[in-house]
Amino acid sequence: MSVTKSVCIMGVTGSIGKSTADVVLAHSDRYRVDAVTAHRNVSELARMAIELRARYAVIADPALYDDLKAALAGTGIEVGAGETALIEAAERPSDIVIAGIVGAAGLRATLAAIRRGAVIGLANKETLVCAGELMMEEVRKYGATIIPVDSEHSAIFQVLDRDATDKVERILLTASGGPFRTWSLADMADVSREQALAHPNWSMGAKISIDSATMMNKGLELIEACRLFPVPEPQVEILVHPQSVIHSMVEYVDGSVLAQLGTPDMRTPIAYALGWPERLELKLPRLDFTAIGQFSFEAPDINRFPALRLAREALRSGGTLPIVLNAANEVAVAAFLAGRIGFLDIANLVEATMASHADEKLVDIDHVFATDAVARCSTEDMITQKA
Ligand SMILES: NC(=O)C1=CN([C@@H]2O[C@H](COP(=O)(O)OP(=O)(O)OC[C@H]3O[C@@H](n4cnc5c(N)ncnc54)[C@H](OP(=O)(O)O)[C@@H]3O)[C@@H](O)[C@H]2O)C=CC1
Ligand SMILES: CC(=O)[C@@H](O)[C@H](O)COP(=O)(O)O
Ligand SMILES: [Mn+2]
Repeated sequence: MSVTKSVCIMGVTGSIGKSTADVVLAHSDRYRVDAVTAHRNVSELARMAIELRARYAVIADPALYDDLKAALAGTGIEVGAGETALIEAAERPSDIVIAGIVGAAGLRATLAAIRRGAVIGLANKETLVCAGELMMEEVRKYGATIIPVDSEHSAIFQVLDRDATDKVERILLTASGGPFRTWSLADMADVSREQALAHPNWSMGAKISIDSATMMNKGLELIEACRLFPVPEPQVEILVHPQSVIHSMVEYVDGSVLAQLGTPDMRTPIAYALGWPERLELKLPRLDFTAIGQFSFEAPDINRFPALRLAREALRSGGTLPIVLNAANEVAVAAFLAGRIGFLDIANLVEATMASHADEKLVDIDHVFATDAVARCSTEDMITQKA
């Protein structure tokens, strides 16, 4: 007989949040929702809190407290607002926290969950890029558990022999190549917001869709993989696989390669994290290998996709550069989405911000936030000067 587990869904109004809600609702006999959070989307947060029968709903923007209170009046759902309430949501004793906030904004809440020794289904890769080493130290100290939700890292987690990580020769991190995989740099210069948002295989939030188009997503995932798994950076290779069916592979010293495959649907890795160490049944379309016909593979092109080179450089620096890379990228992606800069400016701004920053040894979490803030200002200044 299975026991009912309680879930906290951070970023419930987003793409990961909604996929998590789908899985939880499909298994309402096994899961009940404790807390749900969003940034500014009050109406959707209220609707989902009611549908999920959540006990606590938090809006991160404190100015929207009264709106959320009004939207949930008479439901009995407790309401909170602001960063303190976001942290409180993560600190409540739910059995699993799904970290589905986008960007470094999710760091404090994820840390709060780690510090109460929670099981965390982690989608919010930017937190690991910014503060992964410190987070993993806290995970060990407080006995927390991180189950990766990012599809590639879920795949690696599923096929990695944790008792024999010294027998791993390579991790093959697969990449779709994004909507501009075959485009020249000249053609990429003029792409529109809509073209860049149109991922060939996955339906995702705006920020990660742009990251996939620049391939910064794979750069962030390279850093994420090195934070999560005890495999050195040179042994993590990026492999372009345009079908997005093989979600990543692990090669061992005997030449065996283990892979995890599935349809490109985030409900599968989310269900894996929610159910771990068991597996949940999901009634999704199964892979039809004869319809797929062929798998193909290509080497990544770091000249057309410089974000891959920048992420490796940041990771190799061993200090604060990954924080700078991430902060600059967040600011540049927002500027591209707002029509303030062109597509190729994104990686150029990340490179220029990294060049303006003296890499330092990372001291503590406050150092992460301070570095993040300085890098954001530098990138924003560069954008303003360019305009
Ligand atoms: N989408 C996907 O398939 C995948 C996503 N990921 C990762 O998961 C994370 C979420 O991605 P995705 O779901 O696509 O993103 P979305 O943009 O779709 O959703 C983001 C969620 O975070 C909330 N949010 C945004 N900013 C803040 C903030 N400052 N404070 C608190 N909450 C905030 C949003 O609230 P509101 O709606 O109110 O703005 C929303 O609920 C990212 O780190 C991404 O890289 C990883 C693998 C796959
Ligand atoms: C679904 C998921 O995990 C995304 O991170 C996905 O990997 C994006 O696709 P790319 O391979 O194009 O970055
Ligand atoms: Mn991914």
